[in-house]
Amino acid sequence: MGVLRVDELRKSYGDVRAVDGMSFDVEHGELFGFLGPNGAGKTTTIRSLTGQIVPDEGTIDVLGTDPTTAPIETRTRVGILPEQATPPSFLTPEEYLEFVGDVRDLDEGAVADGIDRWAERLGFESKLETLHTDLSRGQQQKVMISQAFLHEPELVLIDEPLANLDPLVQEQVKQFLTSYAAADNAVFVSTHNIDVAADICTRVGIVADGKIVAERSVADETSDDLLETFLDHVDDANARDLPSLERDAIQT
Ligand SMILES: Nc1ncnc2c1ncn2[C@@H]1O[C@H](COP(=O)(O)OP(=O)(O)OP(=O)(O)O)[C@@H](O)[C@H]1O
Repeated sequence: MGVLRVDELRKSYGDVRAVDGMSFDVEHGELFGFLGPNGAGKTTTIRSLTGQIVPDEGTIDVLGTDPTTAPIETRTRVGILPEQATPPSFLTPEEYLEFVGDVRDLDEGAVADGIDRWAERLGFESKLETLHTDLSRGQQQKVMISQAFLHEPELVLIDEPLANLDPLVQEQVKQFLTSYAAADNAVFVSTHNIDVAADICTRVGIVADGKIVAERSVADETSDDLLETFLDHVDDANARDLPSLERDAIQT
């Protein structure tokens, strides 16, 4: 059985068709990249997968749950790192991760171990008792990554996983995501960044105008191959919205 299945999803905001016939599947062991420019419909799709938005049409299966009718069940099963999410300013990382463990009904000992493991893995041990309001954006991102994986979910949905992280931590997170997916889990990553997609994903769906317009298995593709495919399917105006690294590549 697939981990994630989306079929003919549609969602409009007034006259704007944000998602328009979106279909894809993700299986165990895959690190699936959802690659598209600004406004392509990525966030609207992710919000539908987590039950924050009710789509106008289409069906979604997330680990055998339907987020449209049973959003709490879906959110209990998956790990979620939403776009630009920050931990509550009035809590410390330790308090927040304990709270997340509580909400997810995890064993206290397992949560304490998980907090130590994650703080060590991402290097925020010395900040565990500092209020989030006094942490940098990158340190807050590390806490948000930790909360998404704390219950070791079979599927994790992540929006721009490497935002605000320094290059060393980016490498650690990339390696972790790769090995996590390879251990028969599934990771779904939404990103603008072609290099990130080419570097870590096993398969990439290119999103434009609210749907997947091309799919590539990344094993044999370089980021230049992926960029070429991307440009074949995304019009110039949209491609100009890419981060500077890819924009430079377009101009050469
Ligand atoms: N709440 C809203 N009300 C009206 N229009 C919206 C709303 N949310 C998104 N849209 C529009 O829907 C389209 C898809 O937006 P969405 O945020 O899903 O794209 P995205 O691929 O996540 O973009 P980005 O990479 O910039 O976050 C855009 O044209 C956007 O302006």
